[in-house]
Amino acid sequence: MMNQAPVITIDGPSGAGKGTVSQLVAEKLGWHLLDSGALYRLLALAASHHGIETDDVEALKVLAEHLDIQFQQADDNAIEIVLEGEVVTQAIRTEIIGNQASKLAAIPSVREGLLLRQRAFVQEPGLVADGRDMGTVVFPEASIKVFLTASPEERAQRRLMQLQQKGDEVKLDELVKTIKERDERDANRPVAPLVPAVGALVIDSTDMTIDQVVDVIMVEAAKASYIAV
Ligand SMILES: Nc1ncnc2c1ncn2[C@@H]1O[C@H](COP(=O)(O)OP(=O)(O)O)[C@@H](O)[C@H]1O
Ligand SMILES: Nc1ccn([C@@H]2O[C@H](COP(=O)(O)OP(=O)(O)O)[C@@H](O)[C@H]2O)c(=O)n1
Repeated sequence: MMNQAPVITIDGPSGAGKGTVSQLVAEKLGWHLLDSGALYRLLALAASHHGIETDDVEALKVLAEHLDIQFQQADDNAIEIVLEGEVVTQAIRTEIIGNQASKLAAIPSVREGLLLRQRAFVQEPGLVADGRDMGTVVFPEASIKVFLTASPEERAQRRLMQLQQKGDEVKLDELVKTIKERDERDANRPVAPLVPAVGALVIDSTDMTIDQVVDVIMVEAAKASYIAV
């Protein structure tokens, strides 16, 4: 039985702005935040540390169930992600890890292994959950469901700028290609595919600013009587 605290789910493809928007909405409401993609990325990194291959489904399930991770508040208020005692906040953000995460995420037992851990994030006063299947599988009873998208070219452009700011050398055409491949894999896997949840508010952010997207969601939150702090 799901905890009673309200949940807002924000699902969508890579680079649509889910992480950015989820964080801003959670801050405005004073709610908790679940970055579910980080769990799949952490699993991918842990698997590579432990030399576990993508086809070793049993070992991956056990690893998913026992992942030793912490999300802790750093001095500047940012969230620091720790895997097996090591800070990996940046290390999990590469496109290689994102791609690997997407491969592991297609394995049903891996998804099952991470399910309860994700549901445990529901706590008062509420949770904003960012991912691919937040509204469809993990929190089907969520009160507000958003499907945030943008054109693949726009998403690749955003990712390019984000990676360049971190000093990563990447090419736009390669990013468009990997983003499309990842979309394809995420949308066509048999288990928890990337699709808008029934009743989800679909927001195409291709020509919207971050603030405009946040405002649309905050209007929905206000309609549900969730008050900004
Ligand atoms: N509506 C928007 N307009 C322009 N840039 C955006 C918008 N939404 C997000 N971004 C930027 O795009 C990049 C990817 O956003 P992110 O939140 O990481 O996407 P996701 O979590 O969906 O992969 C970030 O650098 C972010 O600042
Ligand atoms: N709820 C989720 C979240 C992520 N994922 C998988 O994990 C990968 C990385 O997720 P992410 O949200 O960190 O990726 P970006 O959208 O930031 O590129 C995705 O491509 C999905 O395959 C998933 O299957 N289900």
